[in-house]
Amino acid sequence: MTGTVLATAGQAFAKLNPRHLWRAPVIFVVWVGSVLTTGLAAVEPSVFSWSIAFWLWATVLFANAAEAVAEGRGKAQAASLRAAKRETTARRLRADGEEETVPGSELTIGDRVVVDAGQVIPGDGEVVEGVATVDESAITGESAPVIRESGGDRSAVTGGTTVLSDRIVVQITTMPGESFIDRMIALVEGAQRQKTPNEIALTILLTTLTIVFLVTVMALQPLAVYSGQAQPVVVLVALLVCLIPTTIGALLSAIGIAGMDRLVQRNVLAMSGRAVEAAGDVSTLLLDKTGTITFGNRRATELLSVGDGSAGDGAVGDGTDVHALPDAAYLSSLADSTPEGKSIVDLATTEYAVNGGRSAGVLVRDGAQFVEFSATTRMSGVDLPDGVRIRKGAASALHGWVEESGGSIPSAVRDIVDRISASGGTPLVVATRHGADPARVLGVVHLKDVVKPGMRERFEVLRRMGIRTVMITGDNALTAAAIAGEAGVDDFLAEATPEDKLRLIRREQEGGRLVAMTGDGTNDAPALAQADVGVAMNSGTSAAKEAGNMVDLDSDPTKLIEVVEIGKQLLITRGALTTFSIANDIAKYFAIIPAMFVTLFPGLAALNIMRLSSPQSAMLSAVIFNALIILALIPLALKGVHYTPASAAAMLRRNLLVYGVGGVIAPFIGIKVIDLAVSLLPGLG
Ligand SMILES: Nc1ncnc2c1ncn2[C@@H]1O[C@H](COP(=O)(O)OP(=O)(O)OP(=O)(O)O)[C@@H](O)[C@H]1O
Ligand SMILES: [K+]
Ligand SMILES: [Mg+2]
Repeated sequence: MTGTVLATAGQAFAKLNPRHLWRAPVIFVVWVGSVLTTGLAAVEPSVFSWSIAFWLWATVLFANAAEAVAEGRGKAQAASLRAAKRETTARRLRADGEEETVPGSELTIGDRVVVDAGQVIPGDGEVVEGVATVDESAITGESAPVIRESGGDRSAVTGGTTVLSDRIVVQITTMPGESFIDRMIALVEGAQRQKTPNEIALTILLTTLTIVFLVTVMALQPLAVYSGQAQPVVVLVALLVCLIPTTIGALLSAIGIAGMDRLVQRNVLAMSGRAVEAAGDVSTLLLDKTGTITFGNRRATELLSVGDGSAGDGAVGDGTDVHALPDAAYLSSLADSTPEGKSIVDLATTEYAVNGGRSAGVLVRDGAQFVEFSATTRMSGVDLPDGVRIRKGAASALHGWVEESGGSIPSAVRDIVDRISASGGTPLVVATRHGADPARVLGVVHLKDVVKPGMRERFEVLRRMGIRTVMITGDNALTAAAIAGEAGVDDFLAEATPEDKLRLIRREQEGGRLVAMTGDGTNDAPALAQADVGVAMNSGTSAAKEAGNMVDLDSDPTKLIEVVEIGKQLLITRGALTTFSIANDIAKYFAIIPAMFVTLFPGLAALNIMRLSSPQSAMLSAVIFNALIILALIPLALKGVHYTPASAAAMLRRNLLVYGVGGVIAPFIGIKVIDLAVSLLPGLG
């Protein structure tokens, strides 16, 4: 405890460097005042001027301490990340295929390195060969191993994580010093913290106020001289410091750092403070259906056959009858790596007695060609060597495929599709086509997914915050409507392609509204980049992580709700403390000015409601109060003001009341109490 206090104090002194202080203009003015009053006190010493000098330095130090405490919390995190970044040696592959051992810090983009079980991955990259389980706890704090493999959406690996099993070849994708861990360290340490647009706007406002008060205070002097009572410079400096918005000026940077830190505590890394702020202003939240609102392990539960009898419902023992639904569904899913595809293979072999002995590899060797699922085509399948093509996919996509071949969709299929959709399930229509014959629908796979518990409540919270939730899904409109109704979202977009998502975001943004979006696939990258707040899942592709401006290490899509709350709390905290600070200064104006000039203008006595001991005691008490209030508000700046979900307008009203009125009253009480103590000092009574 004393250790941290000493460390904080040390940093507070280190931050007295004017080049650092320049970033906070209000505090910089106080620093100039401190230097000036110290010089004047040395030339013409008095208890009063030394006391003022002392408390002005205290004001600057308290401001520095606020920032140091805020940064201190990130430093602990940075230390554990540094441990993960320990110097590694890499087994680099030379052009001739031979291995050479080099320090990890020498790797550059394009290098290929071999990593075996038990070894630390020396840099960020993509797996280009092999499959391995990887322990990413060094960066995520999560001990469960994850699978990383070449090709597909799970190929990105992070330097500093450990391979647990097998051997992979990784192609390095970042320059030394620019890796994910490097960026994380810089982020949590605040080293790279840039002022956000809102902070810049507020700093300009505070600087303007400071200049206004500077001119006001300077204008007082000729007036005082004219009246035959020139004020000492120490008094003018003290008056200036009391009037300028020092409280918010001192706490502004700490509030920003603490906001980023609160995100880090929840395992979310914001690549910019701007994104955190934007999160607080978000008016539309776009959420994927599958995996975000539902559990995402959409599983096949039933195969429903239709047709002319050759496609019978049930066992197809010989396993070669591609004109029967279970077998066709099975064959078209053999190479389908999506959870849906895998669950179809499971269901067909366990419940429908399909011969599960065939492998994708053997089929390919015999000339079969698999068609991978894509969100754009919304179907997948296989072209067998004997000219039979099998496709499965969304009803609308399959309708297109069947009709193009001259086939037609039996009404029984439409009925089944509608029935499954209305229950919130996802129907996958399965069809085959022999050579140039018209395609024929064999039946429908029923995929079931479950809405996560508590969704309705979470969306209710968002609604109270004034945020509209829109579910986007590649599924058909009926399924989408059923799930949207169950989950309680405000709106939905069905049969959405990646381009549709992008268009929806642009449309939402048109009126200047801010949009948040969460995603993990390469498909989501354009939408993530376009959104004002794009949260990429850590498990996602590096394209998605590059495109977004936040990464969720837990890969939990509903984390966005917390991100928005943290952003809102940041904005409200800043607003509340700004209100408090300015209200405070105005109150001080009325507390000090009458005391200062009462001998000059006896009429002011009527305003001197505080009955302070003497003009000097009044000045000093105000300066002390001004310094102590910074110290008192550091905890609030770090923790954030109490936050309850409510509309922005309601929140603003409440805060103006609490912090505005509080800000007006506090100095009257505080300065009076301090004045009682200060008046005991020699010469100030
Ligand atoms: N493996 C698959 N093979 C064939 N078709 C599929 C497969 N997986 C999904 N589909 C079909 O493609 C549609 C779009 O899937 P996609 O994954 O793009 O969206 P989604 O998962 O329904 O929604 P979300 O945007 O929430 O992920 C699905 O509704 C389904 O009809
Ligand atoms: K002030
Ligand atoms: Mg999906």
